[in-house]
Amino acid sequence: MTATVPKQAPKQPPAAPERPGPDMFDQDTLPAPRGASRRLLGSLLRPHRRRIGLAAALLLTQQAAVQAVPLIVAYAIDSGVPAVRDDDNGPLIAVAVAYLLCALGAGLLQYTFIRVSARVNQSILLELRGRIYRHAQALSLDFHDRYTSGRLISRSTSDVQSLRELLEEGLQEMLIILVSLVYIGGLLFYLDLGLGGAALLSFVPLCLLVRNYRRRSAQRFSRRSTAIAAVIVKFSETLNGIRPVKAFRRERANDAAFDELNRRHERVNGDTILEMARFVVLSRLVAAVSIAGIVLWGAQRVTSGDMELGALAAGALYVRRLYDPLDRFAMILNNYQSAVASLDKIAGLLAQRPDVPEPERPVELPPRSAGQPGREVVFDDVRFAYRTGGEVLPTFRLTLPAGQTTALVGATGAGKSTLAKLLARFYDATEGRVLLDGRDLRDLTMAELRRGVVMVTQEAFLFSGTVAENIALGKPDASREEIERAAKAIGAHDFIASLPEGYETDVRKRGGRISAGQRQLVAFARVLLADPSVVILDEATSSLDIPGEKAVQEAMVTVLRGRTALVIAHRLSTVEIADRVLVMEGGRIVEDGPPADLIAGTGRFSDLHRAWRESLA
Ligand SMILES: Nc1ncnc2c1ncn2[C@@H]1O[C@H](COP(=O)(O)OP(=O)(O)OP(=O)(O)O)[C@@H](O)[C@H]1O
Repeated sequence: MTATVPKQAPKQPPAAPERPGPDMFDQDTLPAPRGASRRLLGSLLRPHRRRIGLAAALLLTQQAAVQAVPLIVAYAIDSGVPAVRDDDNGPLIAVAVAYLLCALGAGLLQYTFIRVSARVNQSILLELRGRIYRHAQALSLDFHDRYTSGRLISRSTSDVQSLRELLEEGLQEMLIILVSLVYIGGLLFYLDLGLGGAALLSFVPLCLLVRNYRRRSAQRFSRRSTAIAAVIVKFSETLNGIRPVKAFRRERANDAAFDELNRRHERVNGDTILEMARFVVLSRLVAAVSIAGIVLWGAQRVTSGDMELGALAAGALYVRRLYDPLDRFAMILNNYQSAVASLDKIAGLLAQRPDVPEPERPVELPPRSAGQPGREVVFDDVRFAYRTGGEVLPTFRLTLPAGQTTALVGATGAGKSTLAKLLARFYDATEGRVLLDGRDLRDLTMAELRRGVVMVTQEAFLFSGTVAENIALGKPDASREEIERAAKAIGAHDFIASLPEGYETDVRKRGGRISAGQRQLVAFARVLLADPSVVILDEATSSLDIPGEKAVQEAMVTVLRGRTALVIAHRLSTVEIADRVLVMEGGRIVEDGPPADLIAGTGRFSDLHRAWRESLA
């Protein structure tokens, strides 16, 4: 028997784990390095450089055609009409043809621009959703313990949606406005220097207004995105826990909490709309005053012969066009602000690095000789504290010899699951090493580790798909024969065969059609097929060995045979089949030995065993 006595207190006690400060994961926006949002956007746009260049060229040409129209009108007034008086219709016909060409060209160019930019936008959104999903899966359990799944859903739905709105509507309009501003400004200067100067001057108060609006609305959009995330979090939490919600009649309390979150979102949303209304009214006022001033001043100059009438007409049309998009501009700025807030949140999420990273220089496990039962596991001076809690495992040493079945028992909160999760490398030890056949788990690739160690949790989660697919999870390339052989060995074949479509039956949401015991059997068949050298089993919480669970017990024996096994045992029958029992208390192993020895003794396990026996009587 390997010594598993808790290590003697070291001379220098290890530093106490840091006191957990306020958890950054309580915030909706996770910290990201400076410029992370910009780099994220750049990395999304870069692969589409050529298409974006083409879209920009199309837009520039299209706007040239659109903005040429007032010039054509000026030409018609100043040259076309006088020529008609002299019996020359040529210039006016040329005007009509040019007008038609401009209109047609602008339409065609706009259509092509929309097609090209839509393809770019779709690819960007596709890539972004994929990145969020892949990243969320890659992040370690420590992250998921703290950042709720509702927030992750919010990132990949409402935040991606606000980016979609910007890309599909806002950005296009914003570009059109910016390009048209440059064209119109240039044309106004070309028509008349004074007109151009006056129009430019009128933009000073507008720019100040825009700056002020951007500053004020940025905060509101961030708050709005946080508020909608809170609504989604509550929604998903309620639905994920719908059974306890019903069992404890939480519906009313949940309704009230949801109502409050929903109202908060409505209030924050209302604030952003009010801010926009304020901007629209003020900017229209500036625009109206500017247009009136410029037209009056221009009319005076036409009267005094300083300016042609056509130039004034074209100038007035251009100035109107200059201010026309102001209302839309507010909407676009809204889109923009909302998308920036969302992009910051997505960038914050993508900036998180997995706490359980892949090794830079991976090593391989030594080959397993035929018939070798499992692999040796060593917890080498391991110490562990959760990031958000105190120390759970004080420094300890433990060896699980290859092929041994070890039952882990102890009071709730003793640290049994934590020990198991360290072995499955869901977390890394704060100090020390966990070794598998002498190799540090941190030096194994995830693929190698999952081939070596498999953990079966209490939930025995089934994914949507068929029963066969669920069993094959342990070995994706398994043939139907292999799947059935595993199911037969586990004793699951009969119930699977009796399902409506046998192995092809869709288990639907969380295996709703399949009982808890049957789910366990499917999970065991999955492990048998995966054939790992080490199995960790978190037994379903049940202290009674009722006959209905006999099938599960037998299946368990099959799964554990020929492997190193660590079983968090809740059943007496499981402890009895173990080679060794470890009793845990406060993160330490306080008893260790073969079940018969411990039962015969006078320690904690013997008390526990007696209580078990009495409960079965
Ligand atoms: N993700 C976590 N973050 C912070 N603390 C945690 C986390 N998971 C568990 N703990 C704490 O670590 C301690 C040990 O928990 P653990 O789940 O390992 O106990 P256990 O012996 O498996 O209990 P049970 O039999 O009830 O499952 C407990 O005090 C628990 O509150």
